[in-house]
Amino acid sequence: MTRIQLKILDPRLGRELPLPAHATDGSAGMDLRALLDAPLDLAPGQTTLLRTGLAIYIADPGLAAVILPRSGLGHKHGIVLGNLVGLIDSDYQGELMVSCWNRGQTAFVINPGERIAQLVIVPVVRAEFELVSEFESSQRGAGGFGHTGRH
Ligand SMILES: O=c1ccn([C@H]2C[C@H](O)[C@@H](COP(=O)(O)OP(=O)(O)OP(=O)(O)O)O2)c(=O)[nH]1
Ligand SMILES: [Mg+2]
Repeated sequence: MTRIQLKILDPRLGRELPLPAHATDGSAGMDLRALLDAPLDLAPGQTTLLRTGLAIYIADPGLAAVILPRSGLGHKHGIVLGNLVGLIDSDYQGELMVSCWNRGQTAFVINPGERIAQLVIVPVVRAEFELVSEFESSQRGAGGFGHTGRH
């Protein structure tokens, strides 16, 4: 198991609210909670930046974290992320923040401590570009954006 440093910024975490963890042996994500002081009514079309009450320091440049929507909230209630996906750099040490967007047609109440998104740790390949004037030819070449047809 990879170990990543975590700092608690809100004393409710680790006491009345569990720290993020994999819910089952096979879960890729760890749910993040909205560390609100009171319920928040998110109107249709509205976006809000939510505190998670914690900071992580991944430290290893070969890793990153992504914040993804929870599928139930996204599909049933239209609660997704204002930035679609959040990318957490390995050198970021600030509080993890979740941009929460109500893309639905009805208001949604976010309660304090509610699980609003999930964090996934991913490997990162670091690269630098090598300038060339011609590529060795490939099967696809420059074809893209539907080039191979619909089916
Ligand atoms: O959903 C998110 C996305 C980002 N971050 C933090 C961690 C990340 O390492 C940092 C910068 O994110 P990003 O590079 O995506 O944002 P930017 O707009 O390019 O800001 P910067 O100029 O600080 O890189 O903000 C979050 O807490 N939540
Ligand atoms: Mg950036």
